[in-house]
Amino acid sequence: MLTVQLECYGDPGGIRVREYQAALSAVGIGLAPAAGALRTEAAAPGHGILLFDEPDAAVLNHVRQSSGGGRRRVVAVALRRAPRPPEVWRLLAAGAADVLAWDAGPDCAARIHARLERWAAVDESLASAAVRAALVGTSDVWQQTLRALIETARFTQAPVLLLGESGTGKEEAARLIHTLDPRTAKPELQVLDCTTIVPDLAGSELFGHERGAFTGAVAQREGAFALANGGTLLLDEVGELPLPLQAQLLRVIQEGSYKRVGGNTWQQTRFRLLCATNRDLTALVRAGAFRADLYHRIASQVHRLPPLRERREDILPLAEHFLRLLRPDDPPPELDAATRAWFLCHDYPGNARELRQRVTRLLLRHPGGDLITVGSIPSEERPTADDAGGSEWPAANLEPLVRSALAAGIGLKALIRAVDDLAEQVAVTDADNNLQRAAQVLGITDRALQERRAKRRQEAAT
Ligand SMILES: Nc1ncnc2c1ncn2[C@@H]1O[C@H](COP(=O)(O)OP(=O)(O)OP(=O)(O)O)[C@@H](O)[C@H]1O
Repeated sequence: MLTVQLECYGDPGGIRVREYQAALSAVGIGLAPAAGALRTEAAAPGHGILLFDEPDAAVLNHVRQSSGGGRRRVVAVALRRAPRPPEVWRLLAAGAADVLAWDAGPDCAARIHARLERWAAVDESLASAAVRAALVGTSDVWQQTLRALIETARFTQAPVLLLGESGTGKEEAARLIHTLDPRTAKPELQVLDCTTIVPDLAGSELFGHERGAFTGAVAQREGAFALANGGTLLLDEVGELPLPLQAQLLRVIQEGSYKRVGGNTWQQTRFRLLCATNRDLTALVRAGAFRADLYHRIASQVHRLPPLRERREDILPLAEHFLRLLRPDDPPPELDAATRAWFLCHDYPGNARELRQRVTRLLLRHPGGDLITVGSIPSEERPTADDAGGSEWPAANLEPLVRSALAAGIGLKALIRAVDDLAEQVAVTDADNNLQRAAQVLGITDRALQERRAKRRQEAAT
């Protein structure tokens, strides 16, 4: 039984609500007590169903709050009539994960169930050790990226194109897709780095060769497509693939058939194709440097891995992850407050890889003990006194978040409140719930912090 929160918006009447509840429970959807009015605990874990009459501004606002910035999934179900396309787009933009019409057919409850069941499976993977250890990050944008990757890995076999700047985790994401792929007895992920393909040997490397196919071919050899049979092939840096080779790949990607170099018989292979690149492939297609037909074959599903500067909340969790990874035997040392601030005051054009290198350099200079202090920061990387003022950083750091919030229709008041709440939450969590320390970091008195928290509790209770 899947349990979700059912919220009604509008006035469907008690009898009808009971009717909906019965229909949902008949398909295996149990209902947790509704979250109640428009409050932020709607962002609590667990997904929700929102029944509404008309998709008016109040409903849109409710969807926005209820979806908690994408942390919670809400199926918006229209009771009176199927919403028109512009209304559907508005509901989606506000954060609804799906929009259905109750009266569109008798199967609406079953459709809701199918949707929820899939989300439950995605949630399960999201919380699994395999995912948490591979791709670290707690920001909303990263969690959404992970959910989409997991859904692709577990429920489809279509080719995947992974886009993102260097160091954003494309190869790691490809490994995760392979790990979560439900096929049993798969061979290891085959990775082919397209920047290192030597044109003369490319055919052999990809398709294999027959004995005697060319000088030096003393034995038959399997290529990457054969080795990936039953599993996954990653073409890394696919944007670097020379044009003649692109043409040769079309058939094997489309039909799974190919000939070894020097061979006459068609071989068959079945693999899932993953491609990764930090280039703008559509621009390459326009410039004639990448075949449009190949692009459409490899890009059935496109996932973009966001750069670290768009998910700055992930900087410290990632730094701590790399500390654990690089010091697997010992309990990893912690970072003192100034070193944490140093990690945060940087834009990371090299993304997670650059962050990992920073952590490595710190550890090299760390003399031992359970706390890493600023003395371990290499002198050429230390902020200057001017940087330390930090007058520039807030605007630069917040800009992408503010932009996406405004685009989602979140007004200034809600935005300020969200930042305010988040700052408090981060400070309290980072201080291990020590309110005195948290207040210090926030630059307010203990008493002010206590009063704020009491006020929030009171608001939540009303
Ligand atoms: N979210 C993450 N959590 C943990 N480690 C990560 C994460 N993202 C990247 N890494 C680590 O950062 C490094 C770079 O990642 P990866 O090689 O996957 O990036 P990439 O996008 O494929 O880079 P490139 O385009 O340069 O090949 C690796 O050590 C990887 O394990």
